Amino acid sequence: MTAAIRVEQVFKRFGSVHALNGIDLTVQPGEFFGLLGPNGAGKTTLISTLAGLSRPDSGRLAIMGFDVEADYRAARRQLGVVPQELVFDPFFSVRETLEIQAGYYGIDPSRQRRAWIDEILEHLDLTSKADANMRALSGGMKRRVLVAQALVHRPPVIVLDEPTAGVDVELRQTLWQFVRRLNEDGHTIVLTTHYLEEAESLCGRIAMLKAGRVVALDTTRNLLSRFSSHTLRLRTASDKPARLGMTRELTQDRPSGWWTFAFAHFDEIEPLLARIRDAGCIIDELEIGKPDLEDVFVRVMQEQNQEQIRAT
Ligand SMILES: Nc1ncnc2c1ncn2[C@@H]1O[C@H](COP(=O)(O)OP(=O)(O)OP(=O)(O)O)[C@@H](O)[C@H]1O
Repeated sequence: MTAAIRVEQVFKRFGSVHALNGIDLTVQPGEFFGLLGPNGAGKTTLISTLAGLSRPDSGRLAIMGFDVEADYRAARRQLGVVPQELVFDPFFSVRETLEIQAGYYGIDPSRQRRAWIDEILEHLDLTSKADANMRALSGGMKRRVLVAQALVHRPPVIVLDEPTAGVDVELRQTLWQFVRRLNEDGHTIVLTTHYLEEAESLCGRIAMLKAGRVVALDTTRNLLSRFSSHTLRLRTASDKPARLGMTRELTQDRPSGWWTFAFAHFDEIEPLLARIRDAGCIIDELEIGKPDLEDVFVRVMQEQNQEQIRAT
């Protein structure tokens, strides 16, 4: 099967900064793929090289089998990018902006094209703004237009670079509903975001980048079970758990009075609670937490920091 995105040994330096330091990545058609990493990890640089806006120093990139350099036009047609920065032409209306974008891709003005633009406008809740000038739109509305622009040529692969940065809750929900639908219709989606709960609920597979390298790559489910666990958190007024010698199981969150117990199976909870109860220790509050991607992210990044320290 032809990969939606194939990245092979891609290197890119800016002076002494290794923005991409040997990236290998394959995204299959139909995937909803997350690209995560701290600020400066190389996510936007990777997207720019995929879009042909920045040339790698070495390595190969292909979109739906088309080489980004050798077959630039064909590769670019396969890809819709929603950029991180709000770039727009202040002289045109929303509809004109989309018509012009369609023109860049050589799409004939036709009833079909107008129908698709109307559909995009509707799904992004932009219909009432179709004739408004771009200058007159709020930041969130402009971001919606950026999403619309990326979709105008019906690309099979859509890359969203932090599309929800500075966006209100309503647009986020509208946007994710629409992007989910595009994915269900067969579009490949690549998403970068700093909102890890969004990535967790949307992405089937995730790559984590740090300093231009892929430092974790797996299904979201595997990442969650490998690096994170369920937790039971409880708060007691006493320090009895420590005196009872349960500190191997329970870790104390000083000075809040909370204790945390990490477990893999729910049947591990009952015996622990029984021991606490038998010791006459009163639990004031109790909560159960699921494994979460933020936890995984922090762990992976900490491991990388430690490896870096060991290497120096
Ligand atoms: N045009 C450029 N000139 C010089 N350095 C650059 C340029 N573009 C990116 N860099 C550097 O390359 C590294 C990777 O930047 P990049 O923007 O790809 O990171 P990112 O993962 O997208 O970060 P963020 O989450 O902050 O958007 C950073 O150290 C950045 O300063």
